[in-house]
Amino acid sequence: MGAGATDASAPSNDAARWGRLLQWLKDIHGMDTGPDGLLVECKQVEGAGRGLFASKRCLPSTTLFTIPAKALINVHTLKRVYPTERCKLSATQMISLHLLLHRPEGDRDSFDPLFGPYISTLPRDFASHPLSWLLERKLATVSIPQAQLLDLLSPSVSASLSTLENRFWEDWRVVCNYLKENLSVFTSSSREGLREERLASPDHELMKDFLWAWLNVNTRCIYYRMRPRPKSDPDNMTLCPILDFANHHWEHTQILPIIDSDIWAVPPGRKVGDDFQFLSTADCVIEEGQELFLQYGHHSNRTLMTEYGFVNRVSAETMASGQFSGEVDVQDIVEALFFHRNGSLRDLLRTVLEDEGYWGDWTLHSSPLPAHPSYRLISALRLYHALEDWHATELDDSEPTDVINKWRDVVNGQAMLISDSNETQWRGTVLDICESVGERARRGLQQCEEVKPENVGWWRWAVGNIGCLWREELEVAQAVGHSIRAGEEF
Ligand SMILES: C[S@@+](CC[C@H](N)C(=O)[O-])C[C@H]1O[C@@H](n2cnc3c(N)ncnc32)[C@H](O)[C@@H]1O
Repeated sequence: MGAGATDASAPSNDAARWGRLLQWLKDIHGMDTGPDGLLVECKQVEGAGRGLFASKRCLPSTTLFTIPAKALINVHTLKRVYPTERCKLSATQMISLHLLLHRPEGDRDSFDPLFGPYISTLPRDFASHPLSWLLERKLATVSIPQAQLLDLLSPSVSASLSTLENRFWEDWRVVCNYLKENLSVFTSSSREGLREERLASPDHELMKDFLWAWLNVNTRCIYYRMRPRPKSDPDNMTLCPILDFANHHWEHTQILPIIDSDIWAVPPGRKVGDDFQFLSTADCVIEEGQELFLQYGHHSNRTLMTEYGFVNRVSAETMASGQFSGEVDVQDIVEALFFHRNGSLRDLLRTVLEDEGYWGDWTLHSSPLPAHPSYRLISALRLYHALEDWHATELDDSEPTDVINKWRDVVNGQAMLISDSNETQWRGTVLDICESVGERARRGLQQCEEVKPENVGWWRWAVGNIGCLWREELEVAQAVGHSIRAGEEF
C-alpha cells in the first residue's frame, strides 16, 4: 500500500481514468496507444498501489511506449501559463502550483483544460506518507494517531524527514509569494472556490492541497533533459503519464528511459525536450503479465521512506548475503559522542571535519562484504581519538597541528594510519556504536509490536515499513559489529 493505495477511489474508477488518459494521449497528442505502440497496462499491486505490467511478451530493447513531449508536465509545457519575469519558480514549484490549481475535487476528475485526464489519474491522497503525518501533527490541536508513527521513527529517519519538511515549506513560501504577485494565475484555476481572499491569511486547506501537489511531484517526477547545461540542472525533470505508474525495485529495472547522456550525443533527428521514449532493458525478455519496475535510484531505505513513503522489504538472508546493501546513519550517536567532550576539543574537531569535508553522513553498511563503517565515519573517529589523546597529554602551549597533519596524511592516502593505538580506539568506538544502534533497534521493534492499531487501511503497512527500517538497523549493526570482532580490515 503506497501513495495511490490510500486512494479512496475504487479500482473501477482507476480503470475508467486509465481509459480516458489513453484516449487523451491518442486524440489530443497523437500518441500511438494501439497494441503495437503501447505494450504496458496498469493494474493494482498488493502493497504498492498501482503498477505497470507488460501487455504482451517483449524482446530485449523493445519500445514499450513513447510519450509525446506536449503531454509531459514540466517547465517547458507550463512556461506559457506561468509568467516568470517578476518571480522565478523552480520546476518543482511550477509543477506543484499547476497541480494545486487543478486538483480534482473529491472523486471527480480534474477540470484542467491542458492536462485534466492526466491529473485525474494521480493518487487522490497521501495519508500514508510520513510528511503528511508530520504536517497533520503540526496543524492538530489534539493528539492524532499519526503522532504514534512519528514517535516510532529512528532519529536518522526523523532527521531526513525534517529536511524534507524544510524543502516543502520553502516551496510553499515561494509559491504563495508568486501567487500574490500574479493573482490572475490564482483565479485562473479550474477549481471552484479558489478566491483571492484565500491567499490573504494562512489557509490550511490550501496548504494541504499544495502538499498533495508537492508529494505528487516528489514521488512521481522523472529526470528528463530539457536544459542542455548543466546535466544536473534542477529543471531537468518532468511528470510523465503512464511511466509514473511504474513501481520501484531495488534490484531490477525493466524500463529504460531514453535520456540523452550528453547534448552533443543526441541521436540524429532528436532534440533535447523531445518525445519521451521508454525501452525494455537489453538484457532480458519480458513475459506477458510481468510487472515492469523502474529503479528510482540507489536509495537507502531511509531515503525511500522519507521521500516516497515506502521501503524495500528484503529478507535477513538477502541482507546477510551482501546482495542488498543495508545502511544505518549514525550521525546522532556520533554527534552525541563528540558533544560530551571538552568544549574547545569539540569545537576544534568540528572545525577540522567541516573544513576538510568530513562532517556528517556517517554510516554503517552491510555490503559490499565485509559489513563495514563508511570511510567518512572511520576518518571522523580517527581524528576524534587522535585529538582526545593529544588533549589528555597536552602541554600548556602545545598545538594540535601535528596531530591534525598526521590525520590529513591518512585521509590523503599518504599514510596508512595515525598509530596502532588509534586504530584500536576507533574500532572499539565503532563496536560501541553498533551496540547502541542494536539496543535502540530492539526497542524500536518492540514499540512497533505494541503500537495501537488504527482503523485505516494503510496503518499496518506503515507500521510494517517502520519495523523494516528498525530491522535493517539491527541487522546492519550486528553485521558491522561482527566484522570488527573478526578483525576485518576495511
Ligand atoms: C511513481 S509512483 C508509482 C505508482 C504508484 N504505485 C501508484 O499507485 O500511482 C511512486 C509511488 O508508488 C509506491 N511504490 C513504488 N514502488 C513501491 C514498492 N516497491 N513498494 C511499495 N510501494 C511502492 C510509493 O507510494 C511511491 O511513492
